[in-house]
Amino acid sequence: MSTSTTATDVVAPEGAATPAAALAAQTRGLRKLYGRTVAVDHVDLDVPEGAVLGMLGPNGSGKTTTIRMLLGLVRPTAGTVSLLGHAVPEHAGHALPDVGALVEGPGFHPFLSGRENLLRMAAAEPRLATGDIPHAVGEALERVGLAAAANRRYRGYSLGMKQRLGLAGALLVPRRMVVLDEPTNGLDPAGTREVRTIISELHAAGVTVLVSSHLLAEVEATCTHVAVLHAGSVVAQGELAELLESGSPALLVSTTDGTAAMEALRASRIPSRLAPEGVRVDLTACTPPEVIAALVHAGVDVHEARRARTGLEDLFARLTQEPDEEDGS
Ligand SMILES: Nc1ncnc2c1ncn2[C@@H]1O[C@H](COP(=O)(O)OP(=O)(O)OP(=O)(O)O)[C@@H](O)[C@H]1O
Repeated sequence: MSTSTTATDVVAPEGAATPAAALAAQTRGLRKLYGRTVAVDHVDLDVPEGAVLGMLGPNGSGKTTTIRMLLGLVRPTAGTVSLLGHAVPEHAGHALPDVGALVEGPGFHPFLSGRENLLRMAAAEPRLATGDIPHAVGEALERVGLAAAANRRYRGYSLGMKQRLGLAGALLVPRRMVVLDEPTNGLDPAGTREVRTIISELHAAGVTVLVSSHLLAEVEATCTHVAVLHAGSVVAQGELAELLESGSPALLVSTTDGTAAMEALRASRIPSRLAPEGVRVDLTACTPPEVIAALVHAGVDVHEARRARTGLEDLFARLTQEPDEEDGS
């Protein structure tokens, strides 16, 4: 894959490091225009060291463009990028050998086998001694489940196999950071599970992972941090657990009689609705003790009351809703 290797030839002067010590990557005021299309606008992205950050966003929200600017593959119209402490694209050559990347269109040769393609890519890795190349390539092919198809021509690979080969390229040498643009695109459920395992292994080894995805469940299961993009801008970012708690607060109450509970709450002007997991009470304008007092006062048995966690799907829908979609709920 050309992403992390081709730009490593750039000769950068010393002193390119930025002070963002605890961040593996950072963008400030990042903007990209394609003609009149604003692909990315004022993106301030923080990727903490050691995090698995999921970049979520609808189609065309700017995920790929942001990733490409982060890797120095696309020059920003405005703004700055710092990757592993080095300004990109100016000093990309200092950072990129430590960054494995899987991005769209990795540029493999169609008439070479998967293994031959990877051998060529490995030859361009500055951190890989020539004698270690065959072993590193074999290991990477094994890791992504492509060993059996390694000697077949790339031209005959399925989309999923092409993705796996791209991933193998990102994992050729130990990295400080791995950037994966839609890594499960085209993969079957087994392949998706394998990518999830690889991400977990990278995380356990202390590697920072930036992964873009459409799959909310995937992000919820694998990521420690999330950045949500909408129409070219970051609309929310931070630790996944914190973001999920930032949704509209609600209390889930289990009772033996949901209807009686709803009536009691309605009489106290406390908004609530029946949900599969119990009575879901809106805490925007009242407190849990008030809710429980209203129920007990009306003679409703309360078996359990706990804070509801907003799912990533709810959060994502709320953050990426168009203004004219907000009414009528
Ligand atoms: N090379 C290009 N030339 C012109 N417009 C582009 C180019 N690359 C991206 N765009 C536009 O920029 C916007 C953001 O695209 P981008 O591919 O970054 O979004 P994305 O979030 O990765 O989308 P997807 O999830 O569909 O891959 C879109 O409107 C897209 O059409």
